[in-house]
Amino acid sequence: MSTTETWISSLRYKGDHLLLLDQQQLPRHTVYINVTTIEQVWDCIKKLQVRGAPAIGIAAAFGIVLWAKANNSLPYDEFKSKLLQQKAYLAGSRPTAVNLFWALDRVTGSAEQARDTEEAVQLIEQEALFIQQEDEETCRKIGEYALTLLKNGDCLMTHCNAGGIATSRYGTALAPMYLAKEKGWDLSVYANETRPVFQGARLTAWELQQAGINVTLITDNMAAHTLKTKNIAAVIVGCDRVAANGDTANKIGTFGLALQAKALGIPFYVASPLSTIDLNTSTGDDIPIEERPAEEVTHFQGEPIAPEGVKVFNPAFDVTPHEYITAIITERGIASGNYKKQLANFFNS
Ligand SMILES: CSC[C@H]1O[C@H](OP(=O)(O)O)[C@H](O)[C@@H]1O
Repeated sequence: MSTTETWISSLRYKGDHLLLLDQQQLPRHTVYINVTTIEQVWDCIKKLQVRGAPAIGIAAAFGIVLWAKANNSLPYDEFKSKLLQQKAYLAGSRPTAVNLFWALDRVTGSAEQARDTEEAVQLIEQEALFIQQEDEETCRKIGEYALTLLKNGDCLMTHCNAGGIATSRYGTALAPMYLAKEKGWDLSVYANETRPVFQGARLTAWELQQAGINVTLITDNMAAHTLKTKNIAAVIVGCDRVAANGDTANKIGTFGLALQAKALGIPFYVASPLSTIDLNTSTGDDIPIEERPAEEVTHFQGEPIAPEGVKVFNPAFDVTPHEYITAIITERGIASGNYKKQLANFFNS
């Protein structure tokens, strides 16, 4: 999306409230929820009304801002104690995307230098705004690095939604597609619908179509056949947590896609901001995988599509071992091969 075009932001901060894009109502309705409390932010994260690792972190950061402003008359010691309680509360909304914890650490940590409650509130608000602004530049840089791996005319595949509405703008996996459009390239994209919540069908296909980018929707079980027959240049996906060794948690179905790409000799790229890389998580085995309500699988638009009472396993993510990842594209550069060393170097550069 060029700077002259308007884009649909996932979160707009209005000082005393947030306007959060309700991603559960897309693509039929573009609705912004008027959010005034930290409890509402928790609820929106839990219900995937705001989703996508960076967007979750940004929403949580502003959830802390809303709480801090509403409690700006507390004595400072009480404010600091309750701030940590609110941090723990929001941290309980979803377990896998590390951006949630990274953003909460940043906004609460920013207040540690404050001398009183008023200054703490100002620092928290300033840090939340920094996080949102930085994320936009981060995503653009990821897009620029990703384009060094692609060429005009390439056909790509992506899974779930790692687009502009999953971040502050541009997205991660979709960033190269937006920047390619700006450059006048003709990239085409196969978007996997991504059951059970259909982020690919409802969000990625919608985002790319809105941007005038050549997108084709497929069901998840069509991916292997499409990879084999449609001259796919690369698969590029987002992520929710990259471990220190490069093992990557992303939307359920990503691991299978990586296996298929490996078997067919197609590059498999993960687009990851440093905010989604967690050097404190050693390997993919250490990443908590969220399990979500059975109704996401057994129902569609409120109607049952499975027998009542059937057992359901509904992991929201899976982990792709780093051996199946051709490269991890960050805002500091592209890592490939020795991920443990290269990812650590990005944090030191
Ligand atoms: C740019 S992060 C996008 C990442 O988050 C999604 O998960 P969810 O929709 O459950 O928040 C998915 O794993 C995407 O790749």
